[in-house]
Amino acid sequence: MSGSFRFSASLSPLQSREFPRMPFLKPHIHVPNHVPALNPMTAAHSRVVLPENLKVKLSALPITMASPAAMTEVEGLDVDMVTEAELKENGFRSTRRTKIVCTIGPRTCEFEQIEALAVGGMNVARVNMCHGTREWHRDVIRRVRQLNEEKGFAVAVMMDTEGSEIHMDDLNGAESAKAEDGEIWTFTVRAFDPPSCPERTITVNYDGFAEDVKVGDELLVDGGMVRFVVTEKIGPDVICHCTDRGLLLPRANLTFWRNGSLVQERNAMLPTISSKDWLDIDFGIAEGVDFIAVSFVKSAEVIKTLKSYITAQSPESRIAVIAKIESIDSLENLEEIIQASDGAMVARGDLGAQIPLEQVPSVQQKVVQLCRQLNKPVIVASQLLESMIEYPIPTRAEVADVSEAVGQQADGLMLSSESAMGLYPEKALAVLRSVSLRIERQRREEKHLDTADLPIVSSSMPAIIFEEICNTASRMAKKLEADAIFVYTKTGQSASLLSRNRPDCPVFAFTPTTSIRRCLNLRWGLIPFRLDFSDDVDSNLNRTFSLLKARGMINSGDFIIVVSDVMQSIQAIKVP
Ligand SMILES: Nc1ncnc2c1ncn2[C@@H]1O[C@H](COP(=O)(O)OP(=O)(O)OP(=O)(O)O)[C@@H](O)[C@H]1O
Ligand SMILES: CC(=O)C(=O)O
Ligand SMILES: [K+]
Ligand SMILES: [Mg+2]
Repeated sequence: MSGSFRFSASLSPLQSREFPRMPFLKPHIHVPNHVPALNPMTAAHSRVVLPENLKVKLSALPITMASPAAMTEVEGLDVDMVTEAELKENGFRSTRRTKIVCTIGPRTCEFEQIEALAVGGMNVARVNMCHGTREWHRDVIRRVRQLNEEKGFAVAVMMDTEGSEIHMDDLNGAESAKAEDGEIWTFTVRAFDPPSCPERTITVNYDGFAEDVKVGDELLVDGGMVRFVVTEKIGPDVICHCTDRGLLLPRANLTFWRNGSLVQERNAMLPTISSKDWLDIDFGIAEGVDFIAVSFVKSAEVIKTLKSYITAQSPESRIAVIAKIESIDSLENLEEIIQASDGAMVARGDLGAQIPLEQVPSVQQKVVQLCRQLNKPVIVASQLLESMIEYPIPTRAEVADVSEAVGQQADGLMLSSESAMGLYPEKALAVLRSVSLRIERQRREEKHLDTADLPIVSSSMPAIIFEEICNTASRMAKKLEADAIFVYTKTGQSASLLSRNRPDCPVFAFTPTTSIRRCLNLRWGLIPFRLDFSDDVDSNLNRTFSLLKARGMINSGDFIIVVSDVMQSIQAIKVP
């Protein structure tokens, strides 16, 4: 192919009274005769031969409708060294698509330890307000921020609320306690000064506990990791007999069962967000966390309340609210809850304490699918690599479980105890990374037919049109075997719509806002960069190409599909 050519499709606004500015849904593309395989709408699945100076532009908006150019000086590109190294070494196609959330705990709270996790591929650091003091959490959050500032990482911070379910005390600072079969333990609502707590006595946080529980009830710690049966009640003390031995961990969740059913009674009346949680939320807002994960969500109302509270407290903040699916009540209102939230977490730990274990996998699958439909990021959490709390290699079953979540194309996988207090946090992270890469590659090699029928999620007509542009861009990238999609996004919305399509190639998301960059870091397949850009798509592209080329992250000849939410356009272009 010799010489250069360029063509673009210019569109005229549709003559519609309802949507006077609505552009053509189906842009007319003029394809020169001498480039037979170029038409992106008809290209076959085989690798197409692209001309040297390829540049195709499909624009949904007539050029005149674009907002006036607001040139901003490019200060440079915020990218971390891990992404940079990965892109240089492996090229675009093999970057990891599944994101990783690590719970930060005593084993990983120092700056060097957090840095080691970031280097190992942590995308989101989670702090769990069930444990530790606010000062402890503040230090962790600030270390993550410092790391981002110093090393260019985009590690987001997720604050997880305690919620007001029933749980045990913190074992006076002990890491754990062992309960053996046949032992007698006392669960009590009495308060003790730390040294005076008798042996085999556990304080329970919920005052109504001793009243609600009955002799003969089964008491499950952590969803059945340890089991007791209630043999006697003496005032505030509930005397129990251990029937299934195991390890008691600080603040472990407690549920009680009567005749094979979960007893909810007054427990169900506890608020989802307790007064302590509200203080933690104020703390999270003040510290500028990126996500607040709400424990034991039962209905969409609480999510709506929290979102309006955040907006009122901090109108500028973009804190995303994640609904943790772990309570039996949430299952009845799943769609409504996810719709109201900015994302969801399948919190399998507590979920498995509220529904029979054999139902947990199907709930996981359902939540993952629903989130994809509704365009919300979803995290699969708890016990992914539980044995790695103590051992340096996972079980085969754990690897299979992780593979399943990756195969379901969840946005993120989460480490809990494995990274918070386990012996091998970095090794556990490495396992998530390598299993993700392997399964993702396998899916691509098998050319998995993604049959997901994605309903429209946008509500206004212009937004719907742009959603279709993103869907088309993903499809084009797949059919034309593009090396990457570039998206220039001010709000992050178009990047999320592209991610939702789970395209074959990675999506480079350029956004001028650091907090949006961090939020996008939870989304499947997105590589977020912070970049100031203008409304001039061509000049953005040229600058991005030269910045990325200078750092060896892309090469001449790479084939890129470009989407911009400013111009609402698609371009197909070869890096010059
Ligand atoms: N900030 C912390 N300080 C001390 N220990 C922590 C901290 N965060 C986590 N841990 C330890 O790691 C374990 C696992 O953490 P994880 O966040 O999964 O908590 P969890 O108690 O299982 O509750 P949740 O249901 O909210 O996940 C905890 O049981 C606790 O022992
Ligand atoms: C993560 C969490 O809260 C759970 O699995 O219960
Ligand atoms: K929690
Ligand atoms: Mg939980």
